[in-house]
Amino acid sequence: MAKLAQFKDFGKKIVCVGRNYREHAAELGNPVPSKPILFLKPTTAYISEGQAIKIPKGCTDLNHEVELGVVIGSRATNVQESEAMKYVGGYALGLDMTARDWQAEAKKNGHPWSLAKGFDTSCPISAFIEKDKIPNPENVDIWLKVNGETRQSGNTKDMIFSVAHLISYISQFFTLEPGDLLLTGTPAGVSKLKSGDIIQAGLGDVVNVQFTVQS
Ligand SMILES: O=C(O)/C=C/C(=O)CC(=O)C(=O)O
Ligand SMILES: [Mg+2]
Repeated sequence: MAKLAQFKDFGKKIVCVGRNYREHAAELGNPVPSKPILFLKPTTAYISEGQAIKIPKGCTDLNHEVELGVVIGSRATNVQESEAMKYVGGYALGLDMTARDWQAEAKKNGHPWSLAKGFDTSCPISAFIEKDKIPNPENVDIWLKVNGETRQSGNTKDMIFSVAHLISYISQFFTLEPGDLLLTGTPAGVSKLKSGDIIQAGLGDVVNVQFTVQS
């Protein structure tokens, strides 16, 4: 395993998991998946604290999705689930910002979600979290507030597919590399944002972040 220090500048490809919490699948009227649903965001989607989330031009329904992010520590190709946690370099809190109106249109037409999920500023991210700060990623409180009001409050124990299963599954199809970010899906409570909203989000008492929404 490479040294952890190199992952403090994570920022490589972003692999996202959809519908990984039953209640979130239900709130959008979707069936519970029998295998992970995956999509990608470009690296240009990343922003860190101090940078604003920009509502993309023409989007009328920008939603927040708070998610546990897993930072990949070493190259993973076709790894067994029993070995998968060795490939975790650390963690981060991530927001999978979603243009829900564009996603709905794409779903209706059978088109990809790339614009709805991959626009600039669609991946606000916390600082890197050392692996030992989250000894059990399957039991972490995850929350998000908008203007001080709680909108999402969940726990990663409710994920349908575990971190180990996700790494193993994804690595059967494409290689995960050091610095890649895996966003593991959002719990229920996604909602519409407007310009000027202030988002606060956190993983238990390990990390919290704040981002402002701008038009
Ligand atoms: O299928 C939908 O309508 C929406 C799914 C998502 O946006 C999936 C996620 O990104 C998620 O569950 O975190
Ligand atoms: Mg998501």
